[in-house]
Amino acid sequence: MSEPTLYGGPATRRVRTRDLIAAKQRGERWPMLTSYDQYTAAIFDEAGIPVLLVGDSAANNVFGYETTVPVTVDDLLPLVRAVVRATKRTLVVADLPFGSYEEGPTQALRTAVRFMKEGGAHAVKLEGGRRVAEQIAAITGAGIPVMAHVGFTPQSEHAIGGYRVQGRGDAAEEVVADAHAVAEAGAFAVVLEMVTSEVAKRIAHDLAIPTVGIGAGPDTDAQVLVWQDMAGLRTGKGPRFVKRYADLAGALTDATKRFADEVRGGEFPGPEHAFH
Ligand SMILES: Nc1nc(=O)c2c([nH]1)NC[C@@H]1CN(c3ccc(C(=O)N[C@@H](CCC(=O)O)C(=O)O)cc3)CN21
Ligand SMILES: CC(C)C(=O)C(=O)O
Ligand SMILES: [Mg+2]
Repeated sequence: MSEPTLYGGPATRRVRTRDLIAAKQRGERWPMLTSYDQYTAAIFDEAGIPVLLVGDSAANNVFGYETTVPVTVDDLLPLVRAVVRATKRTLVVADLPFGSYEEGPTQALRTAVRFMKEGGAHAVKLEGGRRVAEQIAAITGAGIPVMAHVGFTPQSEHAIGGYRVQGRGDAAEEVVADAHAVAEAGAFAVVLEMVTSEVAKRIAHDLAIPTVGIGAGPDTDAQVLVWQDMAGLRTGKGPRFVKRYADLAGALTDATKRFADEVRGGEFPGPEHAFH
């Protein structure tokens, strides 16, 4: 019997990190989404998304902050638990929020252990390249898979100076060095955020581990989007790398207006919604 593909296999077990490495060797691309709650997690699991990220982008997309900086481990842990409980097949990655790993390998490992023990996560993710290589080595050394994240790293947006494409011109070598460093430190995959397609293609070719692009062009092994961007729940102009596959904001606005109108007009509840 041949190995099931990430998409087509029976839902008998969770996707594991080594399945993702094997997918890269087969040239099989895969989709990844964020999820922060049980209903979306169950839908994405059933729809065949092999990897879900409980992103620190919950700061923006759940809690309503302007940046990802304020969100805490205690904010994110219950969301991780919800996504894990609601899924059967998906590998669930927990994002380490700003301030929970920068102090060094000891702090990083302590935070990663919390997401594994208290959150039930299957892997963790953190931002940075060469500067967090020691943290990645400490976490993977303890048996916890790590997804890295280089290029534009939103937790550092104040240092980077806004939302800016990384790796143009001379800066290409910096992003490439970061990607190599996280792979050498033991990461099982690396997110490339807002880097040029040329740099992303080169890194995807260089590294044995899967690359997950967001605003990194068509040549990465996987693609990730924030689910509210993908499904059009977020209103307003988003980043250019987003493609909207639905208009959930429109659908929810229509449903809400009809509900409100029917309450005001006395049409809801009808006899079938009442008890006698
Ligand atoms: N809903 C949502 N989607 C995301 O992709 C996302 C979050 N939230 N929160 C955390 C970070 C922040 N990210 C962002 C946020 C904004 C831009 C943005 O506005 N980009 C512009 C400017 C690019 C430029 O000037 O170079 C763009 O047009 O893409 C990009 C990434 C990615 N992440
Ligand atoms: C966009 C992805 C990669 C992320 O880090 C997040 O959603 O927090
Ligand atoms: Mg994140």
